[in-house]
Amino acid sequence: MSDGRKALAIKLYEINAFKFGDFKMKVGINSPVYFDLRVIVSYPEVMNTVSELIATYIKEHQLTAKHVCGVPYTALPLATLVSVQHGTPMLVRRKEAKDYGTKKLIEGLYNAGDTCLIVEDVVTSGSSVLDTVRDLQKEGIVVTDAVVVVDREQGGAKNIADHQVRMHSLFTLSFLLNTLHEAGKIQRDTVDAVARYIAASQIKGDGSFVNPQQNSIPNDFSRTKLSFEHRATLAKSELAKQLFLLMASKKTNLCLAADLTQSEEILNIADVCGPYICVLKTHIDIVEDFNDSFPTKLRALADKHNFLIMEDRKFADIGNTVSLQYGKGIYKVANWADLVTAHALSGRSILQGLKAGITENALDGRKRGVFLLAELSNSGSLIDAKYSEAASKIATEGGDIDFVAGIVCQSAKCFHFPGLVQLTPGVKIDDTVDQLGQQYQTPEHVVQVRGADIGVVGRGILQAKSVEKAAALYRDRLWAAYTDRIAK
Ligand SMILES: O=c1ccn([C@@H]2O[C@H](COP(=O)(O)O)[C@@H](O)[C@H]2O)c(=O)[nH]1
Repeated sequence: MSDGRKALAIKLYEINAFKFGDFKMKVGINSPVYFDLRVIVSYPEVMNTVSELIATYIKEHQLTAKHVCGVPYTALPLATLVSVQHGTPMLVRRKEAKDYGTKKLIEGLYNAGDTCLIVEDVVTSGSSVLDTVRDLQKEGIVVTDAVVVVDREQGGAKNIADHQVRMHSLFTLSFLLNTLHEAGKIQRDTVDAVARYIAASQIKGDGSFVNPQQNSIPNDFSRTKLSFEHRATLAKSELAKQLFLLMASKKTNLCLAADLTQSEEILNIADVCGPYICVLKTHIDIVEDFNDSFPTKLRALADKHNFLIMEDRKFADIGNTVSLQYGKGIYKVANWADLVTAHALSGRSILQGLKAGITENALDGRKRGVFLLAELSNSGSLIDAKYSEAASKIATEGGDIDFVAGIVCQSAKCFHFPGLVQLTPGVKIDDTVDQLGQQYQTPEHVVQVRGADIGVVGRGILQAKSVEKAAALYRDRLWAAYTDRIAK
C-alpha cells in the first residue's frame, strides 16, 4: 500500500493537484500549499488509483456501512467509484434543497437507523465533512467514520472527532511533503516552510484559529518573495527551471527586445548586450534580409553569452495551423528558438499545436517552452480579468503544463504558481507612453509592484546613445529591484 501511495503522491504533484504558492482558503487565510483534487477527473487512471486505495482502506479497516456518501462536489465521483467497487449503495447530499418535487437534501433509498460512510477529498477545518454529517443525521442516518484523501493536519481530524466521527486519511500533508522530498521533487526548505505554516495555523471547531496571531504568519511561498533558485525547484517546465537558474547564476532578469529589421544589426546588438541579458526576444517576421544562416549565428551568440532566445510570435490560431507556423515556413522557429509566445485565445489546443510543431529537425538536445500571454501592455487592450484568469489556468492545469515556462502579463495577481516565470514588457526609464499605445513603467515598478520576474526592454536600449551602457543600466536596476523584493 505504501509504495502505491508514494507513486500516487508524486503523480498528484505532477498533474498539479497539489501545488505550492499563495492561495486564498475557504477558512479565510492564505496558504502556501493547495490541493485541487478537482483536476483528477481529467485523469481516469488517477481516479481509478485513488478510488481503489480508498476501497482497500475501507476493506482493511472493516469500515462497513450500509451506504457511502461523498461530500459535494469534488468527492462525488470518488464516492461513486467506491460505491460501485464495493457494491455499497450511495447517498447523494444536495448542497441546497430543490424548490420543487420532493425538496429532499439526501437522495437515494435509505431508512432512519441506516449507517453511512463519508468520503471526502481534502480536510482543512473539517467543516465540510461536518455539514454532510449533520444533513445525514437529520434523516436519522448514523455516521461514525469518514475516509478522506488528504488531511491537511490543521485540526480537522480533531474537530470531526469532537462530533463522534472518526476521520481516516489516505495521506497526511506531512506524508506527501516527505514523499516529494524523498523523490527529489521538492527541497527540504519547502517541507520545513510548509510545516511551520501548518503548525501555526491550526483551526478550532468553531472555525477560529488556535493561534490568534495566525494572520501575521508570513507565507513563504508567495511567488514574489521566493528566490529564483528556490522557484527553479518548484518549476514543472524544463525551460522555466533553466531560465530561473540562468537568471540566478548570471544575475540578470533583463530581456532585450531586439526589434530591428536587419539581421546584422540584431547579431551586433546580441553580441554587445549578450553579457547583460537572460533572454533575447525577436520578432523574426520584421527581419528584411532573413536567411538560414541568421538563426545559426544567433544561436552561437546565445551559447557564447549564455542567454535564451525567445521568438515573440504570439501564435493564436487553431492547433494544426500553429504547428505548421511553428515548425515550417521560411523561419522554422521551432528549430532555433528556445521559447515562443502564444495567445491563449484558442484554448488548450495552442499548447498541443505547438508541441506537434517540434519536428525531428528541431531535436537538437534542447527543450522548448512557451510563454502564454495573459495581459498586454498597450492601452485599450480587449483582454479582461476573466480572460487573464482563464489563460493562467491553461498554464497551470492539464497535461501540457510541462511545456509552459511562464506568462506574459502586467500584474502580480495574474497567477500564483511560483514555478512559472512572469515576463513583463513595457519597461522604460524615461518615457511613460509611445505614439502607438505602448505604456511604460520603470524597472522598479514592474518588478516590485507588478510582480515581473523578467522585464522586457526594447527601445529603452535600442535607441540609447550607448546600447551597452543602457543594457548594463537596465540589468542593474531590474536585478536590484528583484533582490530588494525577495529581501523584504
Ligand atoms: O504586452 C506586450 C507583449 C509584448 N510586447 C513586446 O515587447 C516589446 C516592447 O518593446 P518596447 O520598445 O520596449 O516598447 C515589443 O517587442 C513588443 O512586441 C509588448 O510591448 N507588450
